Amino acid sequence: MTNGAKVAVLGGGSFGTVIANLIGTKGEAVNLWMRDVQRAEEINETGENSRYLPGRQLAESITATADMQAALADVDIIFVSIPSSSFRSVIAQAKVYLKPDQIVVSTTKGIEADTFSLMSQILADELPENPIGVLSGPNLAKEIVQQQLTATVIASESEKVRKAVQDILHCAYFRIYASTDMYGVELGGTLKNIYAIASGLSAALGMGENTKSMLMTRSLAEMSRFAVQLGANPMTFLGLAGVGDLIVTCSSPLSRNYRVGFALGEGKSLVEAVESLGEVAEGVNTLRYVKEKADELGIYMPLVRGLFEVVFNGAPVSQVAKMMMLNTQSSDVEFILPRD
Ligand SMILES: NC(=O)C1=CN([C@@H]2O[C@H](COP(=O)(O)OP(=O)(O)OC[C@H]3O[C@@H](n4cnc5c(N)ncnc54)[C@H](OP(=O)(O)O)[C@@H]3O)[C@@H](O)[C@H]2O)C=CC1
Ligand SMILES: O=C(CO)COP(=O)(O)O
Repeated sequence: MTNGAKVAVLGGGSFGTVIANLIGTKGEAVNLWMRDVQRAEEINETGENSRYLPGRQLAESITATADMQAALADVDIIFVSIPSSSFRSVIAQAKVYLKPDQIVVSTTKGIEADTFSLMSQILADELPENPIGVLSGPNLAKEIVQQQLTATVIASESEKVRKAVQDILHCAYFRIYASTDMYGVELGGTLKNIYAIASGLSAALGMGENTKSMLMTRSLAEMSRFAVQLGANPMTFLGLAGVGDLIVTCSSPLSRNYRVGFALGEGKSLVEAVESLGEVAEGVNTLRYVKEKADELGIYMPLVRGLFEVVFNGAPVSQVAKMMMLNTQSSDVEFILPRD
């Protein structure tokens, strides 16, 4: 099931380590690159990444390294699990050693500041000759490492990329579905982080199941509206990378974005909420960039606007929620009944 492809993963945080471990558990050799030399040594010597996956013994076939050249030598597929704020700079480091036939796949769910680029656009800019793809779906790292049954999506225009990624990751607890809508799949994974913050906030405030359901469904409507304006296919949002990832991230305290929202709901400041995580919560910056883009393009996004006021301007949730509830009533599914 693996066609003998050799793999490197860039990024030794939660997700990079888990993807490397999944491949390693299949008995395949995998290079795991990270910037922290001591952590690479720790993984090679003890089999543990004590910062991101404490107490978890990793597969023996993982070779951790802080040497980018060594990590990329003779590999066929490279997964990139680096937060969006550092993604381009890490790709710039890798570029020097990459050959044009090496497949590069982003697992990152965020947007670049200033350019509003998604990671596939950064890959296309920086590595115009390499085949590229994105991996996204309801994929909490801490569940995958426990081998909870999980599915994801590989999106790429290249059939070769889709097939290679399906083969290398497929196992009894991980299924990989294919898509050609790279931009839509990536936008789904990126936008849902915003709404996970809102869900965590509503959970901390004791809101009921009706409220959670309304929030998730209207989030999906808002995400799809935004994505269509940006040229993505709204049908993608019916799949794992859309509604699938929205459900898991809006429901689970294992989601860092949900936890940021929950902490805000408990009265912590944004700085306290983010610092106490010790891991990346992409939704905070994504909220900022998407609000700016929606304002620029005139896209109606009441949840984004309301959450922005709560998170960045300290508006009381009760006041924002009341304003939204008393707002002009509108269409349920606007692909059936367009909004006025
Ligand atoms: N965790 C999850 O469940 C999932 C995460 N994702 C996505 O994957 C991406 C990465 O997330 P995740 O692994 O969880 O994040 P973490 O916060 O757990 O880890 C981030 C990793 O990136 C490294 N890093 C940050 N900046 C740089 C840099 N400039 N150069 C080199 N390495 C750097 C960190 O290194 P250091 O430790 O040295 O700071 C760390 O190893 C995010 O976009 C996230 O949305 C996608 C699916 C699931
Ligand atoms: O993307 C994820 C699950 O699919 C992980 O979400 P968080 O980044 O909020 O932890």
